[in-house]
Amino acid sequence: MTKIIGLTGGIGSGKTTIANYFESFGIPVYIADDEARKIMQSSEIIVAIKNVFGDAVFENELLNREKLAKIVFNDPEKLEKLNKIVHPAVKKHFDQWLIQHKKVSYIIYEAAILFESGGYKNCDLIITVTAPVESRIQRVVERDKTTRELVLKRINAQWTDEQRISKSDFIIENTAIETAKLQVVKILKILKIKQKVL
Ligand SMILES: CC(C)(COP(=O)(O)OP(=O)(O)OC[C@H]1O[C@@H](n2cnc3c(N)ncnc32)[C@H](O)[C@@H]1O)[C@@H](O)C(=O)NCCC(=O)NCCS
Ligand SMILES: Nc1ncnc2c1ncn2[C@@H]1O[C@H](COP(=O)(O)OP(=O)(O)OP(=O)(O)O)[C@@H](O)[C@H]1O
Repeated sequence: MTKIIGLTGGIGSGKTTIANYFESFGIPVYIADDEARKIMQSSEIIVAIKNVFGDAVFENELLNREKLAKIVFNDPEKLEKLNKIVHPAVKKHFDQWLIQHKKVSYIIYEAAILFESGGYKNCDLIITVTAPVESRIQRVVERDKTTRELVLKRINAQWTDEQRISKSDFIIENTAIETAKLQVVKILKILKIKQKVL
């Protein structure tokens, strides 16, 4: 059976960067944020979002993610409602994706809110990526051209590093990327994952 490695960490910790590094060793990676974004373009999800949030979060029939983010990251109940629309659809899509990868020993499921969403229950082991909160804020402000305040709202909607660490099998501290990459190699060795020759 394919083993599922959950890869999590707060916003801006560097999960996707680390996931991409795992992928370079031949491990298939499912990036939940990216897949959710695609799934949210389906008519079924659009109708469900319209029913809850109204036309105000759409522009020319296209979802305005910035507007929706402003609403849900200021209101935990509304975020919960959005999660209830999106998460089951992502789970369904991931289950299909997993069937297509049933011949490999390990896959990586990368998600910021792995614990909060309950997704961790499907994982065989969990890796948490950490970085100091200030670095995370700086990284996201730069990457998304956003503000410190908006990043903090998302941080406040997520578990803390302490909570994630307490439920994880491995921790990757991503302060300097080269050191973080060494930790990936170490985990691959411990799990006896055959590395693809690069
Ligand atoms: C509110 C939305 C439209 C904002 O879109 P936007 O393009 O700005 O952000 P994106 O989806 O790329 O997420 C960026 C980061 O925000 C944080 N974040 C996203 N969703 C959530 C959430 N439900 N709870 C806490 N943090 C979240 C994560 O750190 C994530 O990596 C979007 O995040 C969303 O629909 N979220 C709810 C569904 C969800 O949980 N998706 C993520 C994986 S399943
Ligand atoms: N060790 C590092 N030092 C400096 N910058 C980094 C480091 N690791 C990642 N970054 C950069 O920080 C930003 C955030 O990284 P990444 O997108 O991998 O984080 P993430 O945890 O997946 O974020 P999100 O939760 O928003 O999806 C990116 O621009 C990335 O290039």
